[in-house]
Amino acid sequence: MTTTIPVAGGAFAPYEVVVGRGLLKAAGAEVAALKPSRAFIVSDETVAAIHGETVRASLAAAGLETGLATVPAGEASKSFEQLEAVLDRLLAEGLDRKSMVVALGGGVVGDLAGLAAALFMRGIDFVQIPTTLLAQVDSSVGGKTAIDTPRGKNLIGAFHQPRRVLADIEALATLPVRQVRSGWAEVLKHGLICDAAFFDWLGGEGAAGASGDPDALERAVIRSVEIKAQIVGEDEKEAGRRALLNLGHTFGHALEAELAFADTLTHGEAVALGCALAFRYSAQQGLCPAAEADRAEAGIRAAGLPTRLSDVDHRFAADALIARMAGDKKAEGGRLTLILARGVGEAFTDKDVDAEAVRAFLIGEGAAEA
Ligand SMILES: NC(=O)c1ccc[n+]([C@@H]2O[C@H](COP(=O)([O-])OP(=O)(O)OC[C@H]3O[C@@H](n4cnc5c(N)ncnc54)[C@H](O)[C@@H]3O)[C@@H](O)[C@H]2O)c1
Ligand SMILES: O=C(O)C(=O)C[C@@H](O)[C@H](O)[C@H](O)COP(=O)(O)O
Ligand SMILES: [Zn+2]
Repeated sequence: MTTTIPVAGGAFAPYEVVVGRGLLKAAGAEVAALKPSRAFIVSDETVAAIHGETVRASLAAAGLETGLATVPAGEASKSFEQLEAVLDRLLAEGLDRKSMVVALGGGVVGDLAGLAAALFMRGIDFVQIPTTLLAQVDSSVGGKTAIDTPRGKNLIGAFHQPRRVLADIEALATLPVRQVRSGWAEVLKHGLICDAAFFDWLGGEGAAGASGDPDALERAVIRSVEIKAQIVGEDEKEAGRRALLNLGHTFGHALEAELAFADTLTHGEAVALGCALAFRYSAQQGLCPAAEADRAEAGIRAAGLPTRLSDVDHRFAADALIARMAGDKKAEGGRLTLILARGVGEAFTDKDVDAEAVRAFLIGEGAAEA
């Protein structure tokens, strides 16, 4: 059985996210229905070794001419170098404007292949086949594509919506537990933003999902995609409400950049810690009851995710983190923007954050002064 969630905005061509089992094997029929001239898979070396042949064979069985390009697994592949390599491969393969890029992998592959599709011949179609929990609940939906630079996370990119998303719960069976938890952080984030009952379910009956239980994972994926689809449908380019999906990310991206995107912290772990920081900062500023910050932290910690700077094997400097946060895409006219909360399920955007107050808060959290 599959669940189909529409992503309908008006600002872009609507598409559907299909969640279910056996979808890697069905990829050929799904992609062929979109009538591309051919389909070219972009994946990473790890995912290609595990799932590449299933998808390639399915595309070929559906009569599609196909091929496969891989990049090394990991965040470092969201780079100009790998973007150039993928684009060069698409050119060398002779893809045309009716060709379809098939992004098979986690958020790294989806962001990179999606950006390559946005740029190739000024934009060709792509399909997302997310194979990590994080990619199924978040990165495959909504059309944000990007690479990193040493100056910061996702600073070069484009909005380019996929034509279809195929989230196969069975693909998650091979995912290392650290990566399941990492995706769980973005699931928890959705509850923290706007669905307190979902957040409580994730820490109660649904908690088995954080250790890989497929039924709990499927429910978590479906609810997450429903939340994300509704928000991006209203606000594709983050003019307003979409910024809420960035809860935990202004802190989290600063932590990732300070660690030079090393796997000391995965993106999901950085978001988990960033969400805990955003809730504690909200409480410190009197915007949110301390008990709600404790509730958020307890839910995150129960899933085995970090909530304190001291959980990371690195001493962060407050000044460096503030400088990173000032370079965040949400900052306007030199003022920091943060997604804060009045309680679990009640996130809001503050566009006029006092950087000195955040600096003092970070020092209180254990960051070095400079
Ligand atoms: N575009 C968006 O809206 C959006 C949203 C959230 C995150 N992101 C981005 O997503 C990236 C993180 O994505 P991620 O957490 O999926 O990381 P990832 O893509 O690096 O995947 C994590 C690891 O899991 C491996 N893997 C993937 N699928 C597997 C499977 N089924 N079995 C075994 N191993 C598998 C990968 O090879 C990799 O080593 C970050 O760059 C983040 O910025 C983007
Ligand atoms: O889809 C969104 O919007 C998000 O903010 C989802 C985030 O989880 C994701 O990490 C996104 O890539 C961050 O976007 P950015 O604009 O801060 O780079
Ligand atoms: Zn994220």
